[in-house]
Amino acid sequence: MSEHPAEPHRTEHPTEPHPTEAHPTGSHRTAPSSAEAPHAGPAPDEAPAVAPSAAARRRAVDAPDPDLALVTRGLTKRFGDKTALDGLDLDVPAGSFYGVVGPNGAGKTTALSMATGLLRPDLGQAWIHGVDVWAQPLEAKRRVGVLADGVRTFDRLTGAQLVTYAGLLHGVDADTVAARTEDLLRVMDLADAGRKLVVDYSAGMTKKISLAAAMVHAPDVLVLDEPFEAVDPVSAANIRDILHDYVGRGGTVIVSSHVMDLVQRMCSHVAVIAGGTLRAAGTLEEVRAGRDLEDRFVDLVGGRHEQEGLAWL
Ligand SMILES: Nc1ncnc2c1ncn2[C@@H]1O[C@H](COP(=O)(O)OP(=O)(O)OP(=O)(O)O)[C@@H](O)[C@H]1O
Repeated sequence: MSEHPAEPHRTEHPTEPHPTEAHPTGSHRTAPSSAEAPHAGPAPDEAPAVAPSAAARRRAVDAPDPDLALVTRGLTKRFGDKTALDGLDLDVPAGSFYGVVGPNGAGKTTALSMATGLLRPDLGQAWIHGVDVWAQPLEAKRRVGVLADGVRTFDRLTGAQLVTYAGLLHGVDADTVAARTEDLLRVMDLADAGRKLVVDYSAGMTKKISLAAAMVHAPDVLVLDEPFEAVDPVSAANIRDILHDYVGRGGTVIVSSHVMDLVQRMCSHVAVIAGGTLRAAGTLEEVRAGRDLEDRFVDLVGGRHEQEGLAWL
């Protein structure tokens, strides 16, 4: 993980070389050159929202250790004047249960979307097990399952059809997809609902079927944006068990959540993002620094109001 896990891990500017830019341990492969990696930056017809400096271009040199489940370097995104994410450097070890926490609007969804090929970065790169997410999208997508937040799904399919579709799209053979779909519907308590259209699902059911669709191709890494939001406690506990088993077998789970207690109980590692920058990252113990995660979180991100509340209420 980060060399300074318990310390606020600031990125002064996305174009500045970062101390953690030093390669992760292990062997290194040479990344494709920018000519071979046309998707590493903005599409040719898009004006870059942030002009890449020479320093930023120099960052795209070496691919990281493929034993790391997810690596990001300098991931940056601007929406107009708003810098949603500013130079995110993250190393997620394989086999970790990695929580990404931060206040509303911190940049978590932006970060996870860019790291998984859903949102094109203005600057920076991401690798899933050493595969460049934007230069080798098919290979990267084979290795990752994504539960995105707020992305519409094909809700005119039944639950079973949606999971089947996701499996076939990932190239899994039809018999295997059928068996896995049945398993997934059962463990998500959606066996009966599997014949209903997803458009008629509750928010929690939609979350669960989307999670099933993210898992059906048995990826090496699961990136789950708010997977427990709107999910009932029994289903959430079942899902946590499934995810823990998956990690126990060598898979990697990356979850964003606002629920500190959940992250504290569930995760081996945690990253705190606020205002588009990484404030701390490392093992849970390193980031907590002997304190309750919620207290540490408030210290790192600030935002508690000392002034009087709503006296008129
Ligand atoms: N498509 C977009 N257009 C404009 N601004 C955006 C867009 N997506 C995100 N933003 C802005 O970027 C910032 C980061 O948003 P993001 O959704 O990544 O935060 P988050 O940490 O996931 O928040 P939450 O916990 O509330 O889901 C916010 O200020 C948000 O308003």
